[in-house]
Amino acid sequence: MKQNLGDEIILNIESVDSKARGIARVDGYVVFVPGALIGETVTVNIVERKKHYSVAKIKSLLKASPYRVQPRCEVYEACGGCNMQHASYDHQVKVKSSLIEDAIIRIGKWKEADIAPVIPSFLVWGYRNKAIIQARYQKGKRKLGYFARGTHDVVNLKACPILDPLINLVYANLRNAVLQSDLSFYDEERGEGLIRNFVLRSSFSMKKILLAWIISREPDDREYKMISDISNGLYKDVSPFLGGVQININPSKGNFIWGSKTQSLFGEDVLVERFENIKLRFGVSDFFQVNVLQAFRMFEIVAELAKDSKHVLELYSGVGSMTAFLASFCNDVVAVEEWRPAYESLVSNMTNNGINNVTAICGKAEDVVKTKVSGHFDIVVVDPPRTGCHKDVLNFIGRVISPKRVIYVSCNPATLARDSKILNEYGYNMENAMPLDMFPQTSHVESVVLLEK
Ligand SMILES: C[S@@+](CC[C@H](N)C(=O)[O-])C[C@H]1O[C@@H](n2cnc3c(N)ncnc32)[C@H](O)[C@@H]1O
Repeated sequence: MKQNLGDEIILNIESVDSKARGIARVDGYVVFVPGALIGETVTVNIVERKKHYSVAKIKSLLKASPYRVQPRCEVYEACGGCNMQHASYDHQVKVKSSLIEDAIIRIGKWKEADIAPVIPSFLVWGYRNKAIIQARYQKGKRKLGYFARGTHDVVNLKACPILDPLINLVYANLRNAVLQSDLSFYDEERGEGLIRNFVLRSSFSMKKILLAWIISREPDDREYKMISDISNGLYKDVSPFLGGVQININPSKGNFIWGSKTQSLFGEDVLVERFENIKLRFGVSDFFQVNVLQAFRMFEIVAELAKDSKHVLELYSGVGSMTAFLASFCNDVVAVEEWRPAYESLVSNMTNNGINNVTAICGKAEDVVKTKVSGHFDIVVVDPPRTGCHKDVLNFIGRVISPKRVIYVSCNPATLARDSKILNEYGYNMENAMPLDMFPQTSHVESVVLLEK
C-alpha cells in the first residue's frame, strides 16, 4: 500500500532491525518505526517515503511491550548515542541474539551455524570508557554534547549514563569551565571557531582519565592561556583522577577526529588498564575496547579457542590487548596494526609485560600481508573495524596461507556475515559463533566466530 508523507496509520511491529527500529509490513511494504518494540501496536505518522520502504514516527502506543521501560537518559529521544534504552536489558540481549542470527543466516547464508546466546555484559550502565564530545557553534549558540541521531546537530549533554562515572565527573567540571569562558566553538559551515571536540578516556582499573582538547588551529596566546587555566583548574578539582591533558590540532574539514599535531599540556600521555598480571597502556587516540570487563572476558574466549595453535597471525591488533592473551597460549604471534601510536603502544605493551614471542608490524593489513608476512600459520585472528576485512586480506587468508582455523572477532554482524561468506568460498566452515554484549543500551553486538577447514 502506498503511504504519503504525514499519513497516520496503525502498525503491528513484527521485528527490530540493527538500528533498533521496529519493523512493520503493510501489504508487503516495509515501514521502519524508530523506538518501537516487537509485539507493540502503534499509531504512527509517515515522516519519510522511499521507493521500497517508509520511516514513521510513533504518535501513540496502543499496545506497549511488557519489555518497555523508561529510558534513563534525559536526552535519549534526541541523542544519537544509544538506541535501546527503552527496552529492558534482558530484552536488549534477546534482540541482539536475533540480530546476529539474522545476519549470519540471512546475509552469510550459513545454514548450520552453531550460534550461542549473547553473553550479557557485567555492567549495563557506566561501562563506557570513552567519550567524544562535540563542541559546535550552531544557530548562534555554543553547544557541547553528542550529535543527534543521523545529523550533525549537537544535543546539549550534561552527563551520559553509559559513561564511566569518572568521565562524567571530569566532563561536568570541564563543561562548566568551558561554557563560562569565551572560547569559540567550531562552526562546521564556515570552518571557523577554535574548539572542535573533547575526547575523554578512562582506565577502569586505575581510576584515571585522559583528556584531549581537539582544536581547529594553533591557539593565540590568550586562547592558549584559557585552555591551560581551565585544564589546571580541572586538575585541582578532580585530582587525583585526571591523569593528563593534551591538545591536538585538527584543521581538516572532514569528520575524522584527530589531526597530526599533539602537544601534552601536563601529566601523562597514556593510560594503563590492568587485567590480572597484564598491564596495557594506551594513548588517547588509540583504539581500546570500550567495555573493559566484557573485553577481557572476550580475550579469554579467543585465547581458549586458539590455545592449541603454535604460530598465530593477528591482524588489526590495536595496542595488543588480545595479543597479550594469545602470546601466553601460543609459540609465536605476528601482530599487525595500522595506526602508528597504537603500534607503538603494542610494542611497549609486549616489552613491559615480558612478552618476547610477538613480532609487531605497523601498516595496513591489506598491504602488509602482501609484502611482510610469510611462513606457516596454524591460525589467523582478525578483529577489523566495523567496515570488516579488506578483500585482499580475505584472499590472503583463504588462498595464500590457508590456515586450518580463523577466528573472526567482529563488532558488526553485517560485515562479519559478508566476510565469513567469502571465507566459506575458500573452504572454511563456521564451527561456532559466540556473541557478547559489549555495548548495553545500544543495538551494537560483538561476536567471536571460529571458522575451520
Ligand atoms: C576493532 S579494533 C581491534 C583492536 C584489538 N583487537 C583490541 O581488541 O583491542 C581494530 C584495530 O584495527 C586497526 N586498523 C584499522 N584498519 C586497519 C587496517 N587496514 N590494517 C591494520 N589495522 C587496521 C585500528 O587502528 C584498530 O586498532
